[in-house]
Amino acid sequence: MTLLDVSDIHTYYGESHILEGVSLEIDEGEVVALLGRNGVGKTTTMRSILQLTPPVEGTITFDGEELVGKDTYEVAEAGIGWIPEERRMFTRLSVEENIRAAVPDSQRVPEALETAYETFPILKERSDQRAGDLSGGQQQMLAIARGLVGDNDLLLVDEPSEGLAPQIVTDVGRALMDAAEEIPILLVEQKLGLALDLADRFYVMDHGQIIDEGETSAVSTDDERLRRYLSA
Ligand SMILES: Nc1ncnc2c1ncn2[C@@H]1O[C@H](COP(=O)(O)OP(=O)(O)OP(=O)(O)O)[C@@H](O)[C@H]1O
Repeated sequence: MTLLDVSDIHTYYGESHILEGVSLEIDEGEVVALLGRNGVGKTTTMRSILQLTPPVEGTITFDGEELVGKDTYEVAEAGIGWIPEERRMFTRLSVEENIRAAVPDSQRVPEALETAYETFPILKERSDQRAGDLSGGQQQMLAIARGLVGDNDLLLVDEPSEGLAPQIVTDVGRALMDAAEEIPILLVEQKLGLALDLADRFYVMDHGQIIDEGETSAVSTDDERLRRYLSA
């Protein structure tokens, strides 16, 4: 069943027409990768879904409910979690306080902590540390954990491997793989290998439009067409 249905959206920054009729779908249980070079509109697509930069044309339904015209907090309440590139969190609060703050229903905090620590044992070891003192990879895990326990039905994950060392990218990839068992994900990821490993399907964007799509099982990292789309 279609969970998220983005249909022919047009989004502007001021006078700049950034998204020129983007359509994509995410089904229940799916991980979908949004691929494309820098600046083609991937983050803007996420911001459009979240109503941070609302589209001026087109529709976005989530679980059958129209999102265009809602406030961003209403999109969050509807069950869409966002893990932005800059891994937003409370840097002065501890790891545990950050997880607690992501749980809307305080009665569910113990369960949420258990889920988070089971998925990311390193966070349990660091539970009393300030989030701002964690390494980049640990911060990314905390950001994913917060998305997981946040009573969400879909996660938008923007460039999770950005700025991380190769070994840490592997850990974060594994963490996302675990998360994907629980929740559908729309993933923006520049590392093609990681994106193809994680996702069931992909869309390719260029100049604010979707120019290709397919099943990840049908392509590999040396696919000529994909490489051409993604090379600078
Ligand atoms: N706040 C803004 N104001 C004006 N233009 C913007 C703004 N944010 C992004 N843009 C422009 O919109 C276009 C799409 O940017 P977007 O961030 O969506 O691309 P992207 O595919 O996510 O690339 P990246 O990986 O670099 O983030 C780019 O040309 C960018 O310069």
